[in-house]
Amino acid sequence: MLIVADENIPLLDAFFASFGEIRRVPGRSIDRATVEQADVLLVRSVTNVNRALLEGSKVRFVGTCTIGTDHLDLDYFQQAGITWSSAPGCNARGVVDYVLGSLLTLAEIEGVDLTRRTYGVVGAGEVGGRLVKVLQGLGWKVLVCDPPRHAAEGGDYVSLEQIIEQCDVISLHTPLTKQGAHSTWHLFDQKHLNRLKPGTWLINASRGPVVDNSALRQVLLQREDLQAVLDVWEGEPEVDVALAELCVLATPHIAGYSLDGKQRGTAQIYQAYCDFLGQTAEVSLSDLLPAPWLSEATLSAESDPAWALAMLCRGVYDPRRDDADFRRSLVGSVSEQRAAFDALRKNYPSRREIDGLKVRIEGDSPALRQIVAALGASAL
Ligand SMILES: NC(=O)C1=CN([C@@H]2O[C@H](COP(=O)(O)OP(=O)(O)OC[C@H]3O[C@@H](n4cnc5c(N)ncnc54)[C@H](O)[C@@H]3O)[C@@H](O)[C@H]2O)C=CC1
Ligand SMILES: O=C(O)C(=O)[C@H](O)COP(=O)(O)O
Repeated sequence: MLIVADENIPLLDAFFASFGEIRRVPGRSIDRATVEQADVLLVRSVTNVNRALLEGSKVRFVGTCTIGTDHLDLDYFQQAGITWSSAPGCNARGVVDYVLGSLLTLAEIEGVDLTRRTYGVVGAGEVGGRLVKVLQGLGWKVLVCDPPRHAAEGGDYVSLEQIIEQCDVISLHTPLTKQGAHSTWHLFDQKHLNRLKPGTWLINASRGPVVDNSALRQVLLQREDLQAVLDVWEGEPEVDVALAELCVLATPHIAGYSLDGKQRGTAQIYQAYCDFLGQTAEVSLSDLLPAPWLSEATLSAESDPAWALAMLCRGVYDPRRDDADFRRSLVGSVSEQRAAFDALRKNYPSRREIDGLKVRIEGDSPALRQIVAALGASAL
């Protein structure tokens, strides 16, 4: 049996070697010839998997070790009888940690008290839902916009207009969809961007085209009050360099790149493949994930809560390093920049998740206990 797999999927041997031969290929080079003889195709977000790629091949199972599915033609899979799986929620925590790190950076630059801002989360699924929980746990005011969930479940959701009118910080966590009543392609277009409240911070770690990048560049040039954080880009790996230069933080689609999240993605696809085969899963991620570099921290009850929040988050992950690495790569020809975008992602340093931290508070501090609980860290 032949498994063709994106070379950037971690733990391929540990999870898949027992099923057959694994052929590793750069994700952007996977083409018809590569997959023709494959039984199983394992991809990441950079490979478009559709009729043009698969028709005539032997592939019967497609797994994407990612949350997003906008690179898969699911209608074609259904027509062709191809079983598929994504890895829902696998790296959601990494994205939450990225947003927290971005907020800390923005607060430092602007001299703003994060507890006094109103947060708008657009898309309250695996990522947005976790983010809402953390922000609310910190006691911060959060408005949530998720029209599909509102239509299906009712509940305490607001409209996009309310988010734009009332929020100081807007974080986008929708899938990229181009059709239907709730399409997200250019959800933030020129019109919406122009209407952002003075001083709004806009964070996009969903998919590039959820924000009209060219409109955002123009709006940022006209409105110095706005601040943008972009992890995802229209047309990536090619990036609008002028837009990146206008962002407070600019990163090469790494928001979800925690080691835990990446390895969890492979583990979820392994489980889905075992289900497809009707086999019991025998390999367990908990036996494979290494211990985190920073696993325990001790805080004095006298610590200032804002300082403690920043230290706990930044001790595990600080997006400023990713921003600096990315900015250094935005030189040379377009093809060099595209290659650098992919190289930064391929060689991404090991990073863990904040909720893996164990925190001891020496003495009693309800404010610190609240922060530790909100971050999802365990109390020692
Ligand atoms: N930058 C990165 O590294 C990563 C980016 N992502 C992106 O984040 C997206 C969100 O991920 P999840 O939360 O796991 O997806 P999810 O599918 O669990 O949740 C998405 C939510 O967005 C809502 N939604 C759909 N259309 C909407 C609209 N027009 N307005 C407001 N809400 C809308 C859905 O109802 C759903 O609740 C993924 O689709 C993926 O594209 C995911 C992981 C890592
Ligand atoms: O899981 C998702 O969805 C993401 O956006 C991943 O972070 C994408 O990572 P790659 O598949 O592009 O390595």
